[in-house]
Order: sequence, then C-alpha cells, then structure tokens
Amino acid sequence: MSSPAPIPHPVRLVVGAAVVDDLERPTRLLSARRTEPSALAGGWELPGGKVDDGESPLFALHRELREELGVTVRLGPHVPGPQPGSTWPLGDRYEMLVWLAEVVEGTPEPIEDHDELRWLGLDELGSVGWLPADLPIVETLESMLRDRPGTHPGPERHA
Ligand SMILES: Nc1nc2c([nH]c(=O)n2[C@H]2C[C@H](O)[C@@H](COP(=O)(O)OP(=O)(O)OP(=O)(O)O)O2)c(=O)[nH]1
Repeated sequence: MSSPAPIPHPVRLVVGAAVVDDLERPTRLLSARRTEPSALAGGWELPGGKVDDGESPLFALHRELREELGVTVRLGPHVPGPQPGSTWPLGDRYEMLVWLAEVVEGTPEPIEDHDELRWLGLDELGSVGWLPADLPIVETLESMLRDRPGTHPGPERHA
C-alpha cells in the first residue's frame, strides 16, 4: 500500500533588501547575522521578513527595514529570481522577492532579529556564512552589482 500524499502547505512570501551603499555606483552590500530561530542563528542574510496578511510586498519591505535596521530606503530594481513571479526559493515553506535598495535616512543598526551587520565589498561577498538559500541570490547580486552602469570604469580611468 502506498503512503498517503503529504498535505501541501501554502508557500509564504518573504521580502528582502539587497542594501547597497549607492544604487548607481554600488561598492558594498549590507549583510545581517540572524539571531533566531536556533536552526538559522548565526547565518547571514538580506534584511527583510514575511509579508503580513493584507500587506503589499513593498509596504512589508519598508516596514521590516524600519523595524530591523531603523532605516528608510529608496528601492532600485528587482533582483530577479528563477521562480514564477521572479521569486527566490527559501526551502519549501517560503519564497522571497528581493530588491536593490539604498539608505536615505538613518544608519543601519541591528535593532531586531540580528546581532551584527557587515558592509561587504564586492570582492568580499563570500566572506560570511550566508544562509544556504541566499547563496544563489548573492551570486546573482555579485554580477548584477558589478554590471551596474555606474560601476564601469569611466573614460578618465583609461586616460
Ligand atoms: N529575511 C530573510 N529571511 C530569509 C533569508 N534567507 C532565508 O532563508 N530566509 C528565511 C528565514 C525565515 O525562515 C524566513 C523569513 O522569516 P523572518 O524571520 O525573516 O520573518 P519576520 O522578520 O517577519 O519574522 P517573524 O516576525 O515571523 O518572527 O525566510 C533572507 O535573506 N532574508
């Protein structure tokens, strides 16, 4: 006799921000070390969190960044994920929408959910222990940030 099919559970939407020092000319990405739950504590991630019932993803993202880091941001483009709707898979319970972002008010502090923040240079993105689901996101970010128009050497650098 075959075992019963597992009961499917809805996949919950999470929003995350790839906060950079400068959207036009990014040189550093903000990473945050989680404090909970214990299975994920110590892992580095993009700040953000779950979209609550009745919230839009963008409202949720701004709320999470205010609560977790104490900052207001301006958003850049999406970091397109491989799933329908451009989301990134986070295990089988969550999926995440990610935007580039730049701080316009406040200085990021680990107020809630994190115990350390670190600005990583584009050559240092692999220097922290990212949560497993974040590894492909960070890989995409690395090429995306290097390819931002402002990061190309200007003609003066060839002079
Ligand atoms: N915010 C965020 N969550 C991530 C990332 N990578 C990853 O696997 N996750 C997982 C961890 C959690 O299981 C889930 C997001 O939940 P969360 O704990 O950040 O959400 P939240 O701030 O709304 O937390 P809570 O109020 O429900 O406690 O997604 C990431 O880069 N950023």
